Amino acid sequence: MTLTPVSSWASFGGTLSVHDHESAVTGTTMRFAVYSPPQAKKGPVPVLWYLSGLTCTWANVMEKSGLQRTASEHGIMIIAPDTSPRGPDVPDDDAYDLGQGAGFYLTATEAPWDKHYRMDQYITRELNALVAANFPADMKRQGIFGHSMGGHGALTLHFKYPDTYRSCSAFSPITSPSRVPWGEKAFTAYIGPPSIAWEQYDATELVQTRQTDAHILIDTGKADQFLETQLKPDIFIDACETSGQALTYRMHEGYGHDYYFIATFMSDHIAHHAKALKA
Ligand SMILES: N[C@@H](CCC(=O)N[C@@H](CSC=O)C(=O)NCC(=O)O)C(=O)O
Repeated sequence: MTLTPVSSWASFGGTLSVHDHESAVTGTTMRFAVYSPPQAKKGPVPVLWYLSGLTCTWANVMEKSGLQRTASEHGIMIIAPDTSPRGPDVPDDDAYDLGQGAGFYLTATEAPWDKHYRMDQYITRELNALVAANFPADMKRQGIFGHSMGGHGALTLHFKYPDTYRSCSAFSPITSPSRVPWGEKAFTAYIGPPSIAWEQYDATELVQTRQTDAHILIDTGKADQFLETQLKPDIFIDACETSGQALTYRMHEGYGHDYYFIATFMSDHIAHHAKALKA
C-alpha cells in the first residue's frame, strides 16, 4: 500500500508527518498523522492511537494539545487518524454531528452511509497494517486514547481488541451513545433503529461483559458544556464498578470540552500509557 507524503516537520527531536493513502476499506483517500519520537530512529517504539472528536481531523490534536513534548520524553509514537471518510462523493450532512467528521468509529449498515463509513475496520485493520509496514512501530505495544466521540471510540476498541490496544484512556468521552442525543442520532442513521447492534458499539454496554485487565484513565471538565447532556460519566462509572473494570475517573473544576483542557492533562495520559506499555 502506497503512502503519499503531505507534510513533515521536525518536533522535539522527532518528526511529525502527514500522509495520504487510498483506502480499500472506506473506498476513499484517507489522511492521517504520525508523531515519531527521537527514540524511533534507533528501533521500534510503542504506538499510541489518538481518536479525535466531532468535526476534527488529524490536525486538532497535533496542533493544539502539545503532545509532542511528552511523547518525545517517553519515546511513544502517536497516530492520529481522521474522524471519517471524506470527499465530494462521500455522503454528508449539514449538521456537525453526522456525516463527514462524525464517523463514530463504527461500520455503517444503513444507506447511504454503508458504502464508506467503516472507521472501526479502517483503524483496527487497514491503518494498523499500514503503520506496521511503514513506521518503526512496536505493534506488540499499542495503546489507545481519544476525546469525546473519539474517547468513546477508544473505549470501545479497547474492549473489543484488548490484546491489540493494551492500554486505554479518554478525555471527556461520550460514555453511552445509546443514551444521549449525539449517539442516538448517529446510531439511528448509521446502523438503524435501536437493536443489539447499538450495544456492540456502546462502551457502557461492552464493559459489562468485556472488562479488561487494563486500568483505564478518564479526565473530564466540570464546566464541560456537554457533561450532563452527552457525556454522562456516572453511567460508565457505575458499569465499571459493577463489572470490576479498573477505572480512575477524574473530574476537574473549571475545565471545558476544549483543547485547552486536553493540553492541560495530555502529559498525564501519555505517562499513563507509557507506564502500561513499559516504554
Ligand atoms: N461545533 C460544535 C461542537 C463541536 C465540538 O466541540 N467538537 C469537539 C469534539 S465534540 C465530541 O466529539 C472538538 O474536538 N472540536 C475541535 C476543537 O479543536 O476544539 C458546536 O459548536 O457545538
